[in-house]
Amino acid sequence: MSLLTVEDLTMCFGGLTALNQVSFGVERGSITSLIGPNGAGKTTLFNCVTGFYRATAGEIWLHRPGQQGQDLVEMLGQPFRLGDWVDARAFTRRVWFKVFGGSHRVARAGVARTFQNIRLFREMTVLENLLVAQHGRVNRNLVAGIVQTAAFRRSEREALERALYWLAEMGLEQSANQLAGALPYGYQRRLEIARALCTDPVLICLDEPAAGLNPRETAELSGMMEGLRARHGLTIFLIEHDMGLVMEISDHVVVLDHGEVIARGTPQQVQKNPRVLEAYLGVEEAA
Ligand SMILES: Nc1ncnc2c1ncn2[C@@H]1O[C@H](COP(=O)(O)OP(=O)(O)OP(=O)(O)O)[C@@H](O)[C@H]1O
Repeated sequence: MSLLTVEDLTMCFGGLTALNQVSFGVERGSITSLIGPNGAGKTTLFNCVTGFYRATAGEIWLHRPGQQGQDLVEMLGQPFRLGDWVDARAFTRRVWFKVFGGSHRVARAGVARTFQNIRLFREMTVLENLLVAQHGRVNRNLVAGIVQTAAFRRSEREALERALYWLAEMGLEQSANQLAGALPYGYQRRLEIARALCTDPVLICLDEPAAGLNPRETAELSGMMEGLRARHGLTIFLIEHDMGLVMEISDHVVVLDHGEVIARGTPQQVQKNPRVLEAYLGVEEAA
């Protein structure tokens, strides 16, 4: 079963249908790329998967190994449905997610992301950026914090160790005490990935991670993504315009155009697909 399953996902902004009944799966341990021309709906899809947007219709399921599938759309808190009034369990879940739901639940379920436009805490150090990202998982008990209980100190120490671990994995250990905003652009991109990794995800969604990188930095990024998959068993879902990178590292490619999936398959398959060529290159007008 796929780690992530998107079923008939539709997202409307007023009269504009940005996504129209989009369905596909992201296999566990794969690198899956989402491509398509500008305005195809890629970022909108990411925003739905990561809980930033509540989809108008459709389902998004996360199937963690050894666990029951989790409905990521439901976690955001949905309007009541007819069945809720006859099923006490469904009613309770609906109310619970309405009160306590939100994108933080999607992150806790194991979905992390980076952004097309880097969104770091620029005035914090690199290390502080990674500690803040773990706010949801460290011990936040006020009394434990004041008294400095052993459990509180252990939780703080683990957060620091985790931050230092991912800094080293992303090759940023030398920059730990620098201000995030002062880092070179390529390092800021890496820091965004390290910050996402600190939340201990099973699925990491990277929105144009190679944007603005030079060819050497892009090659390093490609090696890092391969390493994350091979050494940490992570599943990577990325939006990318750099077709060289997409074709090199992807196991599976999903192509969107005008909010619809027009092709899916291996890089070789989508490369030859006439609908993909048409979407990217256009067709000659009939005389
Ligand atoms: N918050 C929003 N409100 C209204 N319309 C939106 C919103 N977000 C996206 N759209 C519209 O949805 C469509 C898809 O946009 P989206 O940003 O998802 O495309 P994209 O494929 O990520 O494009 P790009 O490659 O340029 O980043 C566009 O027509 C866009 O204008």
